[in-house]
Amino acid sequence: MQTLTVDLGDRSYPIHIGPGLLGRPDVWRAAVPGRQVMVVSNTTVAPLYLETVCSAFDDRRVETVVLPDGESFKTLDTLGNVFDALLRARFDRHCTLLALGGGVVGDMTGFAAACYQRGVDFVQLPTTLLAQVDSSVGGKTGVNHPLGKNMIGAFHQPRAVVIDTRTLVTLPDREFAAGLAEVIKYGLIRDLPFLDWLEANLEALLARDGAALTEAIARSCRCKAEIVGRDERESGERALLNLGHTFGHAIETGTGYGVWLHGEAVAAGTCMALDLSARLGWLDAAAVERVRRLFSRAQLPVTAPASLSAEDFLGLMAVDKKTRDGQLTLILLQGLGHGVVRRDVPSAALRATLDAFCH
Ligand SMILES: NC(=O)c1ccc[n+]([C@@H]2O[C@H](COP(=O)([O-])OP(=O)(O)OC[C@H]3O[C@@H](n4cnc5c(N)ncnc54)[C@H](O)[C@@H]3O)[C@@H](O)[C@H]2O)c1
Ligand SMILES: O=C(O)C(=O)C[C@@H](O)[C@H](O)[C@H](O)COP(=O)(O)O
Ligand SMILES: [Zn+2]
Repeated sequence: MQTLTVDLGDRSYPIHIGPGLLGRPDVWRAAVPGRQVMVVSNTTVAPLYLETVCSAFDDRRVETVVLPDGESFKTLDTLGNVFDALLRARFDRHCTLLALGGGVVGDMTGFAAACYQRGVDFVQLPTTLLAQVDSSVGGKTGVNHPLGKNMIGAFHQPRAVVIDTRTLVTLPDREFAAGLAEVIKYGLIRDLPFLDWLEANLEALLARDGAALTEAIARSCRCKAEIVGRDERESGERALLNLGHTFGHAIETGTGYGVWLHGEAVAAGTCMALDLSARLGWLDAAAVERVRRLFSRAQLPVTAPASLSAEDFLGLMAVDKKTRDGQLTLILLQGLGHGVVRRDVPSAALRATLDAFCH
């Protein structure tokens, strides 16, 4: 087992990584101090892992709430189920919520914890690759709105993140590939040696080799923890973690939540961000091709959906939390491994990228 730390002063918390950790409450029990525990999961994950988690707390009062599965249920409406369960159980402000599932369950449970009685503790128990390398760390929580992705939410840090790498055994291939998009992101924005490592170890990762997986997860979490530790609320550097997301969120919203997986939209969106970086003279064609090849090998899309026009993209991209006074903020690369946050992208260059990707 490895343990990393997200360093946020008196709100610092551990990230435990290892096989079988869901069944090892001795490792993470300290993050659940009170007597009242609400485990939030969904209809797919609950039959697989809920019993293991509940039995770890047989000395507490454990209640459960099982949400419908899917990005299309990441809504305020679904969140109501969690509040209903908490109130029906008469849980007080010393309760702890456990988020057992992928990023959708994690983002919703964290937001419920941020809101319930103005804020209670929660612990992340991520069971997808994407949640283990990204969404469970850093305290961004929330739900979607029909007009924009993650538009309603709060920053609320978990008390701990418990990554049981063995849960990835049951994850479908398409979901596993989606997680790789966020792993590759860390190499692109900050860590060129990690990108080299990913190229060399992609086959082992796709075969879900335990050692390769643990290395990829730990390296991703370390990168995210360092960035969050320096810029918790995205006033600067943290925006780098949004590489490909302004384009990607437009794809998710524009095609209907759940049609494209988040990681798939991020992969295509990253290809668009790299194309734009190349148009600005910051990236050569070989570098763009190198990344496209890696995404393709990882079974990820490198083109935009045929259903969205350049005009559609411009309208959808305007609804982005990085936008200020109507000015888009985009994450681009000035060389592989060197992400930059730019508010001054010429609209002609953006238009040229959109025209190149849209039909
Ligand atoms: N908060 C953040 O910082 C952050 C970061 C990245 C992504 N996100 C959000 O995360 C969400 C995407 O997360 P995701 O990719 O985990 O999707 P997801 O939560 O929808 O999970 C993907 C699918 O896998 C299933 N599943 C989960 N664990 C499983 C397992 N071990 N075995 C079998 N099936 C399993 C789920 O039920 C679901 O059907 C998006 O809403 C995205 O916006 C948030
Ligand atoms: O943690 C962050 O910061 C990220 O941007 C991570 C992203 O992978 C994630 O998809 C996040 O939810 C996007 O944030 P948003 O603020 O654009 O909704
Ligand atoms: Zn993301």
